[in-house]
Amino acid sequence: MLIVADENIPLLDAFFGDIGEIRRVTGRTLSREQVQDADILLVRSVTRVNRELLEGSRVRFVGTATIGTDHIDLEWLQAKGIGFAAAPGCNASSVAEYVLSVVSLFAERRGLDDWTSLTVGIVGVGNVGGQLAQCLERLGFEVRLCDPPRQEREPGAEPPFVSLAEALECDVVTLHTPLTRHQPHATWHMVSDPELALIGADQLLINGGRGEVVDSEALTRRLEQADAPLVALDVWEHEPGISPDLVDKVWMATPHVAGYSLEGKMQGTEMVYRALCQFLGLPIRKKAGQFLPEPAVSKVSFTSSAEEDEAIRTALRVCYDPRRDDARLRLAMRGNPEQRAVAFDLLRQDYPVRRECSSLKVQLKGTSKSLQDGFRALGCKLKI
Ligand SMILES: NC(=O)C1=CN([C@@H]2O[C@H](COP(=O)(O)OP(=O)(O)OC[C@H]3O[C@@H](n4cnc5c(N)ncnc54)[C@H](O)[C@@H]3O)[C@@H](O)[C@H]2O)C=CC1
Ligand SMILES: O=C(O)C(=O)[C@H](O)COP(=O)(O)O
Repeated sequence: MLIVADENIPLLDAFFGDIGEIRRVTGRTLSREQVQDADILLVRSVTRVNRELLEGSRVRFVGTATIGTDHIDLEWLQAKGIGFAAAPGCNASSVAEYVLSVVSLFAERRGLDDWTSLTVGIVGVGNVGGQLAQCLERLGFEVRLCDPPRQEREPGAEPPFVSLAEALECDVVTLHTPLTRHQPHATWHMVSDPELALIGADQLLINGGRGEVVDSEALTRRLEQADAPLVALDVWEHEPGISPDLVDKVWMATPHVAGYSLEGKMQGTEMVYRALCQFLGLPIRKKAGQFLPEPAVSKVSFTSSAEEDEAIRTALRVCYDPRRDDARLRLAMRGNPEQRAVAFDLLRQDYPVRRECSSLKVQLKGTSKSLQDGFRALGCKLKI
């Protein structure tokens, strides 16, 4: 059995080596010829999987080691009877930690002693938005949730869902919707001139979903105005050929790596492996956890003199500080368009190991119950 797989899927040999022969390919440039003789195709978000790629091939199962599926023509796969699996929720914690870290930097920039005084509007309350909401609420933030598809399915939800306009009143607005184009509540350019006009200079807009959810030309125009909000973009229109002008204008610019924790990526591989085993009728023998290495930083310690917010933010940034990715992306924006696109993909391909808060043991000596609860909300292991 031939498995054609994106070279950027971690642990390919460990998970799939005894299922079939693996042919590693560059996902961004995968061609029809490279998949013609494949039985199984494993991709990431950078490969468009559709009729043009697969017509006439032997492929009978496609797996994407990602949450998002906007790069896959699901209808066509179904019509052709080709099996499919994604990895829902695999890197949700990673994205939530990215948002928390960005919010902590925003609070510092605003000179806030208590970061939980910020209100947070979450747009798209699925695996990522839901996990983020839970964590923020446990930390003591006031959160507003906007998710029209869920609102329709759950009319009596408590607290009630809010509209996009109401979410845009919050100090921080963070987008976690899928990219959709042809269905009710489609998200393509969901945030454009009218929505951007609703947020002002004291606010922060984060996009951790897909670049095309925000109209980047409208955003560029808005960022030229005196009362523009701060913006943190992890995802961009036209990746990898993103706009250097927009990078220049946003406050925090990262190269689509919010979900790039080692845990998140390895869980993505595991979920596709499990689905493939099920498809082929094979026993499931492996788990991502058995391959996770020891983290570089495994323990941090706080004493009774630790200031609460400060302690949480320090631990968060031990795991992930987006300023490093921001600096690297800005450097990568030098050069001509072709060089910039290559550099964008390279930043993602050669991404340093990043571990989630769950890998961190936190020792607390004589600290308050609310600080302990705060670390529990982050998913850290506590030693009290
Ligand atoms: N930046 C990154 O590295 C990553 C980005 N993502 C993106 O985040 C998206 C969301 O991930 P999950 O939460 O796991 O997906 P999910 O499918 O669990 O949740 C998405 C939620 O968005 C809601 N939604 C759909 N249309 C909406 C609209 N117009 N307004 C508000 N809400 C709407 C859905 O009802 C659903 O509850 C993925 O589809 C993917 O594109 C995912 C992982 C990493
Ligand atoms: O899981 C998703 O959805 C994501 O956005 C991934 O983090 C994207 O990673 P790549 O597939 O582009 O490596």
